[in-house]
This record gives sequence, structure tokens and C-alpha cells, in this order.
Amino acid sequence: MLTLEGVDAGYGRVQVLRGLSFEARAGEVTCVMGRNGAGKTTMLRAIMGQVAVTSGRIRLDGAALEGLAPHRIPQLGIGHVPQGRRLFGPLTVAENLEIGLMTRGRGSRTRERVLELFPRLRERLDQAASTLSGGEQQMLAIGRALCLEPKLLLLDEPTEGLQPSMIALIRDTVRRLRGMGVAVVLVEQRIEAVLDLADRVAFVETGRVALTLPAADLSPAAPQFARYVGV
Ligand SMILES: Nc1ncnc2c1ncn2[C@@H]1O[C@H](COP(=O)(O)OP(=O)(O)OP(=O)(O)O)[C@@H](O)[C@H]1O
Repeated sequence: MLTLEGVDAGYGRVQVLRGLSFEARAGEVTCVMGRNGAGKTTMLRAIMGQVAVTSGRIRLDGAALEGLAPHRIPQLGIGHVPQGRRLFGPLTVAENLEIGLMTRGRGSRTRERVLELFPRLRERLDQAASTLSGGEQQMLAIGRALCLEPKLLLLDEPTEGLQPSMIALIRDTVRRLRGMGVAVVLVEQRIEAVLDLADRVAFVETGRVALTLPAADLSPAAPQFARYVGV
């Protein structure tokens, strides 16, 4: 599905990713963990073509992503829910979803499925995105990504700062997408969430994946959490 091999990437002269290799598989949740500044967000941004990849290969079902214009990448069926959500604040809920639908040429059936998943959005279709609560904004950011009918979904700490009911809803959504065969990449720092959701866990350290393990091999007290996450 998705593979990164020996990827170097960064911001101008600041190299962040250093020979990073990573794999995400269809129908699996791969959690990405690591200390602050390890390069987790930058890895997602490299996949999305938002940072300069200076070396290495990024492949989606064998097709090269590195070097593509950033607007081409969502069109291939890659949804990205960045930290901070990046919604179009002055636009309504309906308009934000429309942008997702147009990007990949999807129509009302897809929209309907997204609104079934998040009924709260249906009640607020005409409301400006900037006036939604934090949890509703996160639903909209995920809903917009799902309007692409993605085969790969990248989620950057999607439950940060949200209340328990919203966290449960987002986790249910992740499980449902996995069940539909979507490859989910989830940057997540909470061990309990990772053990609950992950099929595999990739630990990022100073710009590379230092270790990938099946989640079944980890327990809350596993030494890898202390070593790579510092908890
Ligand atoms: N726009 C930028 N310009 C220069 N350096 C940046 C930029 N964005 C991030 N960095 C640097 O890249 C490094 C990796 O940042 P990144 O956001 O990928 O880390 P992270 O693992 O996601 O951390 P966190 O857990 O804190 O979100 C950091 O040292 C950061 O300061």
C-alpha cells in the first residue's frame, strides 16, 4: 500500500527526516510514536508533498509520490487530517465538505455516508467552520478527508484536547475505516489509545523509524515506550 524508503526531508536547510523507512498496510492501523520533534508530523507532511523530499522513495501501490505537486496527492485517495485541522474557517460545514468531494470527484452518496458517520455535522451544515466547537471541528476535518473516499488516511493526534465522548467517536470511526480496508496511519502519543487501536506501532527517533512492532507484542509497561516516547 504505502511505503517510504530511505526518505530525507526537511525545511530549507533543516533536515528532519534522515533515511526514514515506513510501511502502512490496507486494513491496518499503524500508530506512529516518538518524542516531541522526532519528525512524526514531518513524515506525514512528506507523504503529502508539503515538505521537500531530497532523497528516497515514497510509493502508494507502487506509484511514486515524491515530486508530485501537493494538490495531486489527495486526488490519489490520501486523506490527511493535520494537527490544528486547517479548516477553511469562514466557509460553512457544507462548503468544507464540498471541497473534499470535489477534490476526488465524489458526489452525494459519499457526502451522505460522511454525514451518517457524523450526524452532528448534518445539524450544522450552514454554520461557519470557525464557530464549531473543537470536537466538531475535528469531526469536520475527518469528514472532509473521508469525502475523498481515501484508501490511506493520515491522522495527526486527532483526539488531542477532546472530551471522552468525542475521543470514543473518533476511535470508532478509525476502527470502522480499518474494517473497510483503509490503511490508517495515526500519530498518537497516548499508550492506552495506541494499545487499543494499533495493529502495528512505528517508533520514530531523530528522523527515522527506529523500530516497528506488532501492537500485540506491547504492553503498557513495555520498555519501548520509555525509550522512544519518554513516558
Ligand atoms: N516549518 C518549519 N521550519 C523549520 N523547522 C521545522 C518546521 N516545522 C518543524 N520543524 C522542525 O522539525 C522537527 C520535527 O518536527 P515535527 O513537527 O515533525 O515533530 P513531531 O515528532 O511531530 O513532534 P511533536 O510531537 O512535538 O508534534 C522539529 O525540530 C521542528 O522544530
